[in-house]
Amino acid sequence: MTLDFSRPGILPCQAIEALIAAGAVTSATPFDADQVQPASLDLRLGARVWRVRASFLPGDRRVEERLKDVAMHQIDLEGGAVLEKGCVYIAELQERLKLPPGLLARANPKSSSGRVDVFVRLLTDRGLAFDDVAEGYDGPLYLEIAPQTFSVLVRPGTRLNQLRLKAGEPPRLETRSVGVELSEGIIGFRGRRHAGIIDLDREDGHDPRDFWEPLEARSRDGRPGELLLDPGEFYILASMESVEIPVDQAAEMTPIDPSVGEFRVHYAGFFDPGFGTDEAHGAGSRGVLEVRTHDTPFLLEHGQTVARLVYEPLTERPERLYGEGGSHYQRQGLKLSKHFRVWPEG
Ligand SMILES: O=c1ccn([C@H]2C[C@H](O)[C@@H](COP(=O)(O)OP(=O)(O)OP(=O)(O)O)O2)c(=O)[nH]1
Repeated sequence: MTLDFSRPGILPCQAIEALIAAGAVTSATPFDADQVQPASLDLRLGARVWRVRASFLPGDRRVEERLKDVAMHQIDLEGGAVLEKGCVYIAELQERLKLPPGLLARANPKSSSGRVDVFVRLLTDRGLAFDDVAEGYDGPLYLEIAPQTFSVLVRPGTRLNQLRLKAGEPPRLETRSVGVELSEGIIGFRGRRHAGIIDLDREDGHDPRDFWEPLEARSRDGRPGELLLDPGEFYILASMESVEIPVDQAAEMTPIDPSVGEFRVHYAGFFDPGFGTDEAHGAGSRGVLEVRTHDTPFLLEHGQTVARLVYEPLTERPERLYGEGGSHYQRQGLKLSKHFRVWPEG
């Protein structure tokens, strides 16, 4: 395969695989079979993590140089280690980049990290912005990790974020508003304070009732539903509309502009090509929203716009669509992260 980056767009899985074969993306250990997703690459924690006093951007220095100013102590992840809620960590990642000219990248948390309120951002040497990888970047990758609601157990190889490789700056094809579903039954979950530890490599293994409080629909004066967001609490909600991403596009869910409300959908979420489409057996999928309000209580109404989906083109159709491999969220409704068993009926 020739690597041609003249057409702006997000690279599909076959192009990411070609980049790996060409040595533009390397790793300290062999890549996992399912690491390349339809239009993104999952990144894996290395063995070393530092507990830091404060988050930072490297500016004109390397991350390792900057770390010396803020590191409190180093943790070895071999055998597993708990990252405590309320603390900030910097981890080294196993993958390393040597991007050819014309290619840049952008990272975002995996949906599963967002759903358990683990705040993560990518750092690069001499990086001026979180999650952005400059064109032609040649160097290591690091991850800032700040668990907000739950403490989490991680190991070398745990995947918390993913990288989209981009030829140039893809145009924005469309922007769609996302409304919130608050109308009937269980409309959401609120994270319990002082819950136990979530093992981020254990799927379907945690009882959701130990970590989440279900929220029932509340209507007032015949109006369809509302929810009072408490400052500092973390909520999982669902979109009112079903979401569909064409097979040759991807989308990013961006937080709402603060003029519409002092709350935000917590993390910019990445939506894979084919998510919610008939072709990938996903028709009717909702978007799952991670929501918190900052300083003031905020009353949300059913259908209120809480986020926007920005659609971008791929350079070509991916050979695999979301849902064709072992995906967790195709056809989802209101869905907690893959670490939890299904919410019990009744
Ligand atoms: O805020 C978000 C972000 C993503 N998604 C959906 C769309 C996306 O295509 C799917 C999977 O996202 P991601 O690949 O980040 O999830 P994962 O944690 O890697 O799970 P999987 O193992 O299914 O890939 O979840 C949401 O509903 N909300």
